[in-house]
Amino acid sequence: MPHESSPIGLHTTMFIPAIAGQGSDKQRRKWLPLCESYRIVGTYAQTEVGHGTFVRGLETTATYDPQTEQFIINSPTLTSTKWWPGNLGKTTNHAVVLAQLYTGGKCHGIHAFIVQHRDMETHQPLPGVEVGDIGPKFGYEAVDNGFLRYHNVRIPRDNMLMRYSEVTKDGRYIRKANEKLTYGTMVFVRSAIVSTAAKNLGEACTIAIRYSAVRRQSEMKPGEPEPQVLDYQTQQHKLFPLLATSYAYWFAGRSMRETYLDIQGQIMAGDFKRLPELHALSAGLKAMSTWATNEGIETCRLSCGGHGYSHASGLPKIYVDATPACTYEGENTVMMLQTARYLMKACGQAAQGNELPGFVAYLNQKGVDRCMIGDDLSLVSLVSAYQHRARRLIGKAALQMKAHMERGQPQEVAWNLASVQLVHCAKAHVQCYVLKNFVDSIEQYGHHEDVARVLTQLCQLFAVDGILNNAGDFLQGGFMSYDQLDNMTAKLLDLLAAIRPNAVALVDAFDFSDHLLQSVLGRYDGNVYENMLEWAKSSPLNDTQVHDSYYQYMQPFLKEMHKSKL
Ligand SMILES: CCCCCCCCCCCCC/C=C/C(=O)SCCNC(=O)CCNC(=O)[C@H](O)C(C)(C)COP(=O)(O)OP(=O)(O)OC[C@H]1O[C@@H](n2cnc3c(N)ncnc32)[C@H](O)[C@@H]1OP(=O)(O)O
Ligand SMILES: Cc1cc2nc3c(=O)[nH]c(=O)nc-3n(C[C@H](O)[C@H](O)[C@H](O)COP(=O)(O)OP(=O)(O)OC[C@H]3O[C@@H](n4cnc5c(N)ncnc54)[C@H](O)[C@@H]3O)c2cc1C
Repeated sequence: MPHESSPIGLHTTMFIPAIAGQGSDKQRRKWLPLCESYRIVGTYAQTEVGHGTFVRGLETTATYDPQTEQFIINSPTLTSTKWWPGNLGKTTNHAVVLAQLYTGGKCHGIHAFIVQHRDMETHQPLPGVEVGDIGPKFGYEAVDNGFLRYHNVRIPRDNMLMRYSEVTKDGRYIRKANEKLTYGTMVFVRSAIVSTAAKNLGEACTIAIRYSAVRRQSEMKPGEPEPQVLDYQTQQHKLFPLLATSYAYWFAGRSMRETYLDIQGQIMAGDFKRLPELHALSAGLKAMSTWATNEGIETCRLSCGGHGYSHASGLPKIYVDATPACTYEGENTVMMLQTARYLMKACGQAAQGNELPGFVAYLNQKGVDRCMIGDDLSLVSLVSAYQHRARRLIGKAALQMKAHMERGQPQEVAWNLASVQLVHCAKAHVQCYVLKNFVDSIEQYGHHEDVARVLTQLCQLFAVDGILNNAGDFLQGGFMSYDQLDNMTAKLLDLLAAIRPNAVALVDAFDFSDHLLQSVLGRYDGNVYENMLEWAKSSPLNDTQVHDSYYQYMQPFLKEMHKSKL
């Protein structure tokens, strides 16, 4: 399958899933064979110049004409120009287009339509279509993100994806299921992004930890050989929590996929009960995994010193390809607010004594009000502490909302006035989910006692690092004492030392090939310096000893400067 940041990545990551998930059985039979044989190549065109997050505000229209049994697709304003869809600029010839559906003069909201935008023979834009590339970006240069304007382009009625809603030949609109199922493709991709984020962070950790084992620098003990920089406690403190995080989200990505397939199977069978749970979980995990990866890759780069800044490290490319995931498929803050929206509902349900489904059931439990984490850092006590933190923050955010409304603020304004706390409680909830899932995964994958021991150390490090980075949350209400918090620091340093002997093996376990990593610093054989020089020499600038520019610019400039100084 083409990589998501490739010239036809959107075809497999969104165009096909959109048709598979939202097309009727008849439409799936017609379109999927064309997609899978690449007789058509498509993208997913939702975002516009003026709107990305606010999907209900999209301006592109699809107006049904019962006379011709066609939809007229139109971009009525400049801000309705489709902007950002991957591979739209120069590569694809079709798109799943999200547009406001109008029939009989009434707007029925956002729906999905298959629209062709380039001629299948000449690849020229079709009549009524303006299409092109949006220009250079921060990175992701293999992807021709594009713009597209429709000027009353007509498509057959059957090109509206009609699994969950329908327009009959005479123009009647029929809603068959939850209108949010139109957003289903985004849920699919968000669910998949969690594993992609874990992979990207794992790649960066592999490069940084392997290089830190090769790089020797400075003098730890006078007169002794320069130590591996991986033996510096500060280097371990930079990298090992990130290694633990990549494992944590690796396991979270697996359980997210299992949950997605389970609930999507129920949805395809007509049972939509768990759709809100799936949306909230995928939105929260997508945001937290990509935020962690975004920050983690930069830390890995910085931990490699000057060579980390060279493209020889492979780290700049991993970063620029991974960082947009904090924005696409739902800007992360907006996604956390969606998770918070679900948590506020769950909190209200729990307060009424209703049993909660799935992972949020911990809100039904009173839990412990004093931290039980002892010297053994038992995983149960760590999970219990994270559940306490999330439960408390969710409750406080709900009370904050309630207080604003009791002061007369409408719900929407109260929501905005509490939104910083809402994001915070959603982060605590997702971190609690990731930790609990990590613990469960050790049960599932830690068959060998040594594997279980090392995975437990990583899980403890992930949890303790999270406590120290959010110490205020755990100290609040006297849950954790100052002595207990001091002990967390001591435990963290012990875990760094314990993980050190296995650090390289733990990144080797990802089994990323040198070809995939494209990194001189992260080579499996560790022959960094020899290959650094070879890499540098291969730069086109070194094809000649004296570059043409010297004769064209430098030499005349120097002569002029020389003359002027005489
Ligand atoms: C084959 C394997 C591939 C794997 C590859 C992995 C890597 C992938 C790389 C892909 C390459 C990147 C390509 C990028 C593509 C894109 O970026 S596509 C465009 C993405 N855009 C967005 O995500 C837009 C974000 N905005 C929204 O999702 C929505 O507008 C919103 C913010 C969630 C809605 O906000 P708002 O308008 O305020 O609310 P409402 O519209 O009223 O909806 C709220 C209610 O609806 C529920 N809900 C919202 N979204 C969903 C959903 N997706 N599913 C289910 N339910 C949803 C929400 O819970 C609310 O419900 P109630 O509380 O019951 O009202
Ligand atoms: C590399 C890349 C590839 C992309 N590929 C595609 C693609 O293939 N197809 C496609 O359709 N789109 C694609 N997109 C577009 C992407 O989906 C949008 O950029 C994304 O949904 C964010 O929307 P926006 O750009 O309008 O940001 P905005 O929503 O304008 O965000 C700006 C700021 O406003 C804040 N904000 C917005 N709404 C709220 C709110 N309700 N509450 C609190 N804060 C809020 C955000 O948190 C953010 O800080 C791509 C984008 C990128 C960068």
